[in-house]
Amino acid sequence: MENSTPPAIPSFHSTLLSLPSSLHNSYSHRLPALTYLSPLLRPYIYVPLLVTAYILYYRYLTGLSHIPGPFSGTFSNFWKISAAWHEEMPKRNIAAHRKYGPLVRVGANMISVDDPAAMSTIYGFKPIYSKTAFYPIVEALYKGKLLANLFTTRSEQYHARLKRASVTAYSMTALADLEPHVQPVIDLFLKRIDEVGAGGTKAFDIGSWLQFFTFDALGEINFSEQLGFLETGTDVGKSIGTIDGLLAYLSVVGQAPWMHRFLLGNPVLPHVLPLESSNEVQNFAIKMINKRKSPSSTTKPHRDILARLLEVSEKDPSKLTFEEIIALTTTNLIAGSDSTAIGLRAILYFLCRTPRAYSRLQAEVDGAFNSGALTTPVKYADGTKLPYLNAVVTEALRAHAATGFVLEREVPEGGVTIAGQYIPAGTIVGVNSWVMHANKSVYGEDAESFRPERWLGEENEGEAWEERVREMKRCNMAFGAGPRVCIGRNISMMEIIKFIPALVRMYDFRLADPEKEWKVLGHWFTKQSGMDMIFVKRVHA
Ligand code: HEM
Repeated sequence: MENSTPPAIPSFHSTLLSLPSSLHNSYSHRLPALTYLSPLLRPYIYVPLLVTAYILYYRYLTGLSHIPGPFSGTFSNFWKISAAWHEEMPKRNIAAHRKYGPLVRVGANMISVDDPAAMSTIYGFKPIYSKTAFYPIVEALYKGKLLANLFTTRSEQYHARLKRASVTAYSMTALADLEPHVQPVIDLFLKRIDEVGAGGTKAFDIGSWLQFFTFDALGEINFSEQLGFLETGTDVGKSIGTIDGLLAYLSVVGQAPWMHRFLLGNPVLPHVLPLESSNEVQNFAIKMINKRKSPSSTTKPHRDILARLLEVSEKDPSKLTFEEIIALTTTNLIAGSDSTAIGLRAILYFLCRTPRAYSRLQAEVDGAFNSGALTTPVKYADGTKLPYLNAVVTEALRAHAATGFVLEREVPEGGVTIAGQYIPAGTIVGVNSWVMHANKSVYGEDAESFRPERWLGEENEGEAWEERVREMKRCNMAFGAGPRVCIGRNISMMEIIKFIPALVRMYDFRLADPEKEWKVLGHWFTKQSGMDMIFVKRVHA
């Protein structure tokens, strides 16, 4: 009877030991050595050996062994992946610095920095520390090619060219043109929250409505159109859902960017999945641009961001291409909607939980309206003159920064010394805004509390205070720092400084459950949820 047992699959070491006889003969003098080594070639022996060698190599031989950190962070990216996966990056990053000091090795090749003196080194202009492989993960496909943009590009030359071509669209002059068009969106928001809150009798989730506001405002700012978020009270075209998904992916996969090639960055994937057509935010931007360029378009745009970008492109198409305009406007929607909504949520939440600050702001705003320093609609220029309002906004954006990760940069040739320790070229370094904003040497013992007064110098400290505020401003990373600082910061400050006094003047607001804390997503964007609030219209004499 024939033996029905399938032939055994030869193992790696048995293959080696059963080499053809010619080879066997010619290498026969080496065989005793191979036979001697054969136990080492068994997987249960060589796999642990390889793992141990890997750990020892990354832990001790990459020039970073002198930097302390959580055990898994000293040889792998596991610590970072776990912190992102559990949505706790800001919290764990602050705790790691409290435990290990100003430099923490959070990944095999990454150092998190908590040193005010290093700010101008890492985010300085000479030399520029370039962005890392984290950023291009959110580049979208257009006609089968990845579109780099201001936020994602790692090339300083390309960044400089793109910024030169687009910077006027975000300038203070542009802001003056945009301001009147943000006002109708603020008015609509103020009307809608009265309706949704049934005239102050019903609590509702203000967090979503604040993002509906920022999306509609960006619609006006970019495309001279409100997008219907406030009107319908819904996530139009699933834009918010698309951004949430994209940022969750970036947050986890970005901790070990090589994984991207095996996931959404796999070059085969666009051929089997509709990756490009399912990017709702980019689809929307393309629709708006095509509409503007169509000769039959009947819309009368104001001088919005798109108009300014098209002006540059029409004068000299080599300065700005059609694809680059798609990339810039899509990035504005992604980078500007969540971040501004996070800032507005922080302001309202902290005011509700700090009644002293809320009363003081309300008194300042009422006083300004009564004296004529503020009028309806609130002008941005007038709002910037109210000291307490500006302190509240700056403090809320500091106490709850919109980005929760280290803003990663790569150490250039020659390496660098930070906090007295040498860090070799090619290492990823950077500061997490949450970590810097919790730094007690800069912001004081109560760094983790919301206290607008820290910006006002009311403690009669004289010059010492001026020096301290200069340092607090220098270390304020709410909008990032250096050559890659947020290009939209003036736009969002204009929105916020017009929005908050109008809201404070028109409504008394409170958290539905004052004891309940909000929930913070510890990802790239630190989006908050669980903010049910009640808005009651105020009566003014
Ligand atoms: C309160 C609102 C905002 C906050 C807190 C914020 C925060 C930030 C931060 C921290 C960065 C630096 C990221 C890094 O270094 O890795 C950044 C960059 C950027 N932001 Fe904002 N942002 C806000 C609003 C906006 C708005 C309204 C827009 C567009 C209209 C915008 C567009 C951008 C762009 C394009 C970049 C990349 C800039 C570059 O690399 O040159 N942001 N933002």
